[in-house]
Amino acid sequence: MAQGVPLPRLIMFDLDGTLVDTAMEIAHSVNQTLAEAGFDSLPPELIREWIGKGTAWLFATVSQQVTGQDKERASQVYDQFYPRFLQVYHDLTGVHSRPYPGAPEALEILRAAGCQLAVVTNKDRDLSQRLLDSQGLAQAIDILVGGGDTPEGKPSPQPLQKALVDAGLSAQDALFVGDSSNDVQAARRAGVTIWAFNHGYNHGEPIAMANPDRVLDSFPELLQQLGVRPPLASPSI
Ligand SMILES: O=C(O)COP(=O)(O)O
Ligand SMILES: [Mg+2]
Repeated sequence: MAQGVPLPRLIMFDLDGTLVDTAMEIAHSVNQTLAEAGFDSLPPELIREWIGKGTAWLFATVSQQVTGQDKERASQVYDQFYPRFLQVYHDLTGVHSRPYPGAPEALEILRAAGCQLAVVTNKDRDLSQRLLDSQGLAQAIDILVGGGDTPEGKPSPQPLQKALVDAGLSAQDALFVGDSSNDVQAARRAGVTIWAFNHGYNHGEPIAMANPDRVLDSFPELLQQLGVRPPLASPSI
């Protein structure tokens, strides 16, 4: 997709690490749950690396970490405290997060330019909706595919395929914008072009290592690459 070509009819965005910086509130949710369970806190920068594969995977990884990779004990911790983690995470969703700079404006501009917009995330659907509402992003999004909406999450292509079906479009009409190797794999399998931000998490590795079609620095750069210019402010008289 070269700069200046017609806009994709559908732009799908990943959520955590792409539209919204949620690392702080996810770390708070994990550490509050661990404190209640009598474990020491984990470093936020470690928890950040576990974002992007869904809530269950995140807490399973936390359980393994705090039990020193003792499988049996980890599965006990998971079974005992996962429901409480979901509650804490729900209550903290939207509290310590913020959209990446320029994200709300870019969504409005792309919508005004005629694109359908989707969010395709592994985060549970109700948490995703709650996050989008809390960040003032929900009204810009036409389609939400969250964790649990398809039998498999990313890196399976299923969530992207569902968004395409919901939009009534095919892979060639769409662009996916994400932040992780999970997003790159899902897009490749769905036959969708994938651009990726380097402001996200990607499991602790530079996103360029996952070979997206383009690496983006910012939302203004996304608009520029799509050949969409922000409307000029009206001159003051
Ligand atoms: O891991 C999650 O819960 C969500 O991650 P994603 O929005 O990057 O898919
Ligand atoms: Mg992500």
